[in-house]
Amino acid sequence: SRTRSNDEPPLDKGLIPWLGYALEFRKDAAKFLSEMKKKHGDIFTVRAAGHYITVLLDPNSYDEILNNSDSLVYSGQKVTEKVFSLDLTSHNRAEEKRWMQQRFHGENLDDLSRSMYKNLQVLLRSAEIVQKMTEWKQDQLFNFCYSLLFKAGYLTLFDKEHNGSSVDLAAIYKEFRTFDGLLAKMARSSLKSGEKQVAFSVRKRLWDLLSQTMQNGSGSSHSWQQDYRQLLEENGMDKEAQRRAMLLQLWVTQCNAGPAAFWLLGFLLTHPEAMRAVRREIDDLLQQGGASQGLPLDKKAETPVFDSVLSETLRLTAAVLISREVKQDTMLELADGRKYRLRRGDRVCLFPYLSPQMDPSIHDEPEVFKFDRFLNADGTKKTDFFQGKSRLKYYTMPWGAGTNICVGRDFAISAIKQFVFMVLTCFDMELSDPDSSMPPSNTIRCGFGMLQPEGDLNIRYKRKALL
Ligand code: HEM
Ligand SMILES: CCCCC[C@H](O)/C=C/[C@@H]1[C@@H](C/C=C\CCCC(=O)O)[C@@H]2C[C@H]1OO2
Repeated sequence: SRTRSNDEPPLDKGLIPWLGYALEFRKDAAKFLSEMKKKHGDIFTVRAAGHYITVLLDPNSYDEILNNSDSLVYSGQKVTEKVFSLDLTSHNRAEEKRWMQQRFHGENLDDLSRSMYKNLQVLLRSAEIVQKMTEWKQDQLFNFCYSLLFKAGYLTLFDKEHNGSSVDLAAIYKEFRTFDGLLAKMARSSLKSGEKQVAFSVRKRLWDLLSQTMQNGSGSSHSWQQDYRQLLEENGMDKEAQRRAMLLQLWVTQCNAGPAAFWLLGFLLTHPEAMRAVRREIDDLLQQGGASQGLPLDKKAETPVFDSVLSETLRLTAAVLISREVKQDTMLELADGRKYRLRRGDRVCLFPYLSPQMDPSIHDEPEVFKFDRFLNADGTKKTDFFQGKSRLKYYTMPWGAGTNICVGRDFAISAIKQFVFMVLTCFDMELSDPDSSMPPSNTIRCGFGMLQPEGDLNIRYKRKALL
């Protein structure tokens, strides 16, 4: 029965009562929102499964949402409950955020990056990967990247051994991938009955595996996971909730870096000019001795070409829906002066993937991978991007923004850089079929961080140097 008031954004309830556009939203958020943008412009309200969601797609106005934390409140609670069966309503998020920020910065960050580097080295050296030096090994790139970064990330944050970890890494990775594969459907309550059973049993097995990890390690140096658990304990969280929170953190810290490394290496393998430019940069650094401790550990080593390739990869494949609950009626003033009222009880969302990231008025040929898009003509980092005459603060937003910006971004950048550096310096890697192109992305995943491919890229590789 809801109707639009004069001062509200265009309202589109869809044809089906209550359900509205839920199915279209779930199936492919990017396609649906881009159609709505064509129909209504850069702000509109849609109905989906009984909820009213206002979507704002003008990056010049994003700060209006991001900086209004009094009336527009972040809450992942509904998703957290559905996916992780975890109630965090009484949890002290502010304290947790401070803890996270501290644990992913300064010396702590350096320690974590060093540990990640060692773990990646150990995993890449392992017999399973290296095999005989002279023989090509066939693989699929997504699995290659995700499994290595997951295992190294797990060891770095959840265990602390570089060698002889106490858990079966392959088993935990397999369970994690099954869980991760069903997560978007779990969050949107669209699991089929067979999938439901799989999702709940794999979640239970992961909780059990993480409980074992929680019991391990009473030694003097603590892992990130042990310190995090102590923080939860001090906040009065019971043991059952602790292990559920641990799975949430396992997913948040591991679900993005592997897929990001896949897209990056995939773009390099399918764009020879980009691959040559990155290799040239690495070779130059190696010749100058600038990568003696492993490229990213040497803070002086500047890598503008790699950085541009990473930014371009994330522009094309990072698709998070930034969402806030409207706690009280709020007047929103957009950058061009238009004013709209947001209704209490609705949600308001930003979708940076559509704008700025894929917006043709900001990025020329936005669907094309251009490795030097984030480079100036003199080879320095490009930061000036325009929409019309106005220079943009947000020209790409893979890490989110505002109070919820990814706290692990420096660690993620360092891990992806280390991984790509190691792969390119230690292996010859090529497409099994030189004519293959990048697979499309799985549209159901859209809104949940890094996109994942529908299909994979077949590759072959062999070792070219001692690791
Ligand atoms: C390419 C890799 C990554 C991308 C694109 C990414 C992206 C994001 C985004 C967009 C958010 C905010 C979501 C929102 O607004 O609700 C976020 C949150 C977060 N990220 Fe990342 N992330 C990446 C890797 C990592 C890694 C490697 C870690 C840690 C090891 C990490 C730790 C976190 C944490 C703890 C949060 C939650 C912050 C909070 O709840 O306030 N991320 N990430
Ligand atoms: C499952 C929700 C827990 C949110 C934890 C954290 O704040 C966010 C981490 C992001 C996560 C983004 C994906 C989905 C958020 C849905 C929010 C909503 O209310 O609809 C994923 C890992 C981190 O980047 O990508």
